[in-house]
Amino acid sequence: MIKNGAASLMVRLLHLPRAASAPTYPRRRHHLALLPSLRLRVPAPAAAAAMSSAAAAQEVADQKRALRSEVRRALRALTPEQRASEDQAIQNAILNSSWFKESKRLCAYISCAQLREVDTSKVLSEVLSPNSEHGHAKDLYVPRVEDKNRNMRMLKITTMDDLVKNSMNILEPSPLDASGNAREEVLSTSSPVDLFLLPGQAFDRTGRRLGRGGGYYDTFLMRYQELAKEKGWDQPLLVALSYSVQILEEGIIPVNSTDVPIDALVSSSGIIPISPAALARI
Ligand SMILES: Nc1nc2c(c(=O)[nH]1)N(C=O)[C@@H](CNc1ccc(C(=O)N[C@@H](CCC(=O)O)C(=O)O)cc1)CN2
Ligand SMILES: Nc1ncnc2c1ncn2[C@@H]1O[C@H](COP(=O)(O)OP(=O)(O)OP(=O)(O)O)[C@@H](O)[C@H]1O
Repeated sequence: MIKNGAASLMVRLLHLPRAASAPTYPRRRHHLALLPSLRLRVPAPAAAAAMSSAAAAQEVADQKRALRSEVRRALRALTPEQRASEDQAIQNAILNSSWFKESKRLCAYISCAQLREVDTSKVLSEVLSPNSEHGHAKDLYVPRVEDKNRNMRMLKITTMDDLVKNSMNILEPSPLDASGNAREEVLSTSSPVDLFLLPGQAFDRTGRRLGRGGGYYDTFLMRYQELAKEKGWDQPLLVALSYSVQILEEGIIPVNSTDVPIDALVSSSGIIPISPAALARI
């Protein structure tokens, strides 16, 4: 449990696993009225209505920032052993799942231990290993930040040697491959992606995801979802990887209209399907 001072956010964690409960996956985009009004100092509906939309957006941004610091503290308190044990359980759950085994094209993040992200190295080395059960049967695309205006591309890599450290100390693909050719970009290819493995700072069982505050993933996912709709492709499964301390009670995570909900969560206690699409595939 995250311990709070009297003035800090009351974040209580869920105890996992829970019996399969009816999903409350939002069919429409989240909006401010869904926010809890007490714990997070969110204005009551009447006050919210009186607020300018800019002030309301600022309120949500401030709450998100406070929640990120809270979760960052909880993650820093985990011992290396606790993290290693959860990393292993999470990656094994993914590697053993039918939705992962069946996936042909996926976008995944390159985990950064310094940022206390759930490790993806085992899953990715399986995807990239030519001798493995999954090897090269899948195309892998990973993020590259292009600027500070929420522009991120997902570029194809075939080996971990395709990656270089960026200014934020995160590994990302160089724009050109070893032969000097531009890497394939997932939004420009002619086939759909079936799976996203997503990072994040906090999650809940209704599909809310709090990122690092750059808006890179929400923007990318919105663009990808629009492309898939235009092309008539099935939407990809959006699966987030989470340490137990990152799974928060419903209603704690503030959301706005640009937050893209996830379909499922993988924690050390197993896979939590959330959306109807996830319930059908998981
Ligand atoms: N592994 C990984 N790759 C990713 C992301 C990610 O979250 N994880 N991104 C997802 O967007 C993009 C990069 N965005 C990032 C945004 C912030 C920070 C970062 O270091 N944030 C610090 C706080 C910085 C501050 O507040 O001044 C932190 O979270 O501790 C890193 C990457 C693309 N690649
Ligand atoms: N699709 C979008 N279009 C316009 N603005 C967006 C979009 N997605 C996010 N933003 C803006 O980006 C900023 C950061 O958003 P937010 O705090 O939700 O990011 P996050 O979910 O923490 O990060 P990420 O999505 O990269 O994981 C906010 O000002 C938000 O309004």
